[in-house]
Amino acid sequence: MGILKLIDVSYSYQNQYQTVHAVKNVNLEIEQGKVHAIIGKSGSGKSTLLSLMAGLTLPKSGDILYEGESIKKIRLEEYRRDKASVIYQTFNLFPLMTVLENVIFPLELKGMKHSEAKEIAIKHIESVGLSKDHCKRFPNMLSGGERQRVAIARALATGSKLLLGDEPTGSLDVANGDIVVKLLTNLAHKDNLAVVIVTHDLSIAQKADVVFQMQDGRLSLM
Ligand SMILES: Nc1ncnc2c1ncn2[C@@H]1O[C@H](COP(=O)(O)OP(=O)(O)OP(=O)(O)O)[C@@H](O)[C@H]1O
Repeated sequence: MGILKLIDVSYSYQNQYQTVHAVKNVNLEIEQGKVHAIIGKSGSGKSTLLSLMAGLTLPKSGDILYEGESIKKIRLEEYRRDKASVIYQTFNLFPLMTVLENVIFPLELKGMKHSEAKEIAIKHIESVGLSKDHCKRFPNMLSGGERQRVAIARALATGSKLLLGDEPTGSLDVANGDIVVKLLTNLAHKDNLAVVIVTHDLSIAQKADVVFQMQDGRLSLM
């Protein structure tokens, strides 16, 4: 059974002038141990679909099951904090916190003691190939690839088994993009995480285990 299952999920944006049907009757199963790529043109609904998987928005119709349970029944803050982690093209690190503080922050938010949070944070920072020296730096003292690795370490430290990337290599050059994709692939294949990557980049899709295409809000398996 997949860790995440979308059943006939639809989402639309509404304003006073129009309704945009961004995601239309999507059925999808995400499995641990695999990298899933979702490709599609700009405006096809990829980011909206990722927001739904991340629990940032709820479907207008249909349902999303996490380990068999509707996410409507799990408290959304708990789902976002413990179950699904998102990494973004722009990294979304806290600029006034050091690398270590960035990774510790969500753990302390969960109520973890500082000493325990620090130990877990260092373990994950090292697991993404950064050193103790990086821990003391602020995000603006890192390369783009290093910043994305910090974002991944922060996501991993929360213990979530589902890692969702919204164009995670979009701001990186080819070499750093490759490092990030290899890291995400290792996390799926070696650590049994479920990885989903939304991307324009067809070369990422070639490296994924499962590839879906989004076209005008509809999803199909490639
Ligand atoms: N807040 C919003 N209000 C109204 N319409 C929106 C909103 N956000 C997105 N849309 C529309 O929903 C559709 C899907 O957008 P979405 O951002 O999910 O596409 P995307 O495939 O991720 O695009 P991109 O690759 O450019 O990020 C588009 O038609 C877009 O204009």
